[in-house]
Amino acid sequence: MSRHVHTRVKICGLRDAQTARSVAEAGADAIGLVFYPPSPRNVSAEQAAEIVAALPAFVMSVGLFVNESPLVVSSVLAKVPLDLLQFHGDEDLAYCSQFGRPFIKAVRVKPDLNLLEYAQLFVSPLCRGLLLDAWVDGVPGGTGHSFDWNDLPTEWPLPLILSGGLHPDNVAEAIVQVQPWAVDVSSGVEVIKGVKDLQRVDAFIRAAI
Ligand SMILES: O=C(O)c1ccccc1NCC(=O)[C@H](O)[C@H](O)COP(=O)(O)O
Repeated sequence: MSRHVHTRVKICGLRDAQTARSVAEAGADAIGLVFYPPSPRNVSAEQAAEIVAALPAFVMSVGLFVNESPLVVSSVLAKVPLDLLQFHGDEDLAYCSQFGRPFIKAVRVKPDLNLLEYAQLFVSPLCRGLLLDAWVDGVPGGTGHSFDWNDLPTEWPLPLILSGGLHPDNVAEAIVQVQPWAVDVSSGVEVIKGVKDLQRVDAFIRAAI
């Protein structure tokens, strides 16, 4: 996609409705809800439904899953009106498309992986973006680790979402260098894992726009 004037911001891993509303008021375009039990940011469908109900119009709710059973994903979808799904594991296009919902696909950047070939595999009507994250052995995401932004392709077949170790002091530089459609952050706006710091959220969004 060509250069755009406003880089969208997703704040990932929210766990309560009040924080979600504050994050929306700070200017976030999307919030992420983690349905991955080993994560300190994991939420139940009941918690997620409360959070989504607190969001104002035009702030998207994104539900994140990692190699989850389709039955579990469907059961969350029946209880929570999510706008977008995020698949953060080894899911293929057929898996991601089976729910008939728009989704983004995450990929963790490794030196031996051809990112453009990977992106091409997901070009399809329901896939709305490719999220790049850092590779950390044994932890699928939300690690606070970044990866080398040098030598990334400059043209992508899908809207590009940059994540991995972003924080208020590096996000502006990341945007200039990578020119993503959107940025996504979790650890970089937290005080401790799973607890967002609203001052850092505010600083991140101001630096990103
Ligand atoms: O946030 C988590 O705990 C998580 C766990 C398992 C898979 C993905 C997870 N988060 C996905 C995100 O979209 C994060 O924002 C992304 O990984 C960047 O995280 P961070 O480096 O902490 O900003």
